[in-house]
Amino acid sequence: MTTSTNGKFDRTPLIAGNWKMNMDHVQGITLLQKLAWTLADANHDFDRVEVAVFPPFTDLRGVQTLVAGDDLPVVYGAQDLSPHDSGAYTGDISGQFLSRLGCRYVLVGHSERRAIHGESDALLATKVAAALRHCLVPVLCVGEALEIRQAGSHVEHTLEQLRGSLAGVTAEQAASLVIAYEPVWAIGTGEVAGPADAQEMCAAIRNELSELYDTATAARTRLLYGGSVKASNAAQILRERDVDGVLVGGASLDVAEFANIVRFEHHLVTDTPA
Ligand SMILES: O=C[C@H](O)COP(=O)(O)O
Repeated sequence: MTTSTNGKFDRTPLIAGNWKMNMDHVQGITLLQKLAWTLADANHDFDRVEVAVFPPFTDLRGVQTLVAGDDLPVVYGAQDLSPHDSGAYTGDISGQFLSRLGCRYVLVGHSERRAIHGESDALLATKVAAALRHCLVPVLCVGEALEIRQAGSHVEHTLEQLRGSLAGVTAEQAASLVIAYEPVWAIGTGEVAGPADAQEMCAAIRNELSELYDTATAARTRLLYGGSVKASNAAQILRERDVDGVLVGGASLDVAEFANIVRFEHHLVTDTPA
């Protein structure tokens, strides 16, 4: 994967589609095929802007077969993993299995896992470790609920989640991670944090990584924003200096919409007069 040279990013932008619990294995294949065709028709340069999808577990074998069979440049990941590698953990999925299915990424600590399944930072640290053990890149999700934002403690809260979930992670591992800032109040609500909000938190996360590790590590870690991202707002968010990509939920289920988010560079408006 080469680095984008558009003068704005020194980290390859990542546009990630989290399908959540949508798309069965047949629908998922159709969606992915259409996305690949749409982006191929648009001559999308996948080395310049990386595209990843996160289907439900039951779709992953079909996705693997399609991607390998048609040599698609799209990468994929799972939405969760077990902290354990094997054993009596009914219903859980091992990182080892995900690796065998060709997953590059795995979401860890999505706010829906934190809220609905009560996942703690301590548990998430063990999931991050499990992902790394199996050569999966964790996409670690952090972000605050509305009441925390209203109380003005969103940065402190989010950095605390970050520190807790990164326990035991080395500098080299941290540099390879993806961290997604997703304010809970902006997820699936149509409320989108402004570009300045996304930049504020991504800058704070990068600064925290510098403190926890070092500046060189922090400069390599990719930071995403997620929460009601659409084609109409993606380009403005992605202009921000510390925002290296977006994690898209609802809009990733619409091929044309998601393809337009992937092609955000074509929608960038420059402030510099010609
Ligand atoms: O993982 C994706 C996020 O939860 C954002 O979802 P959304 O784009 O539907 O708001």
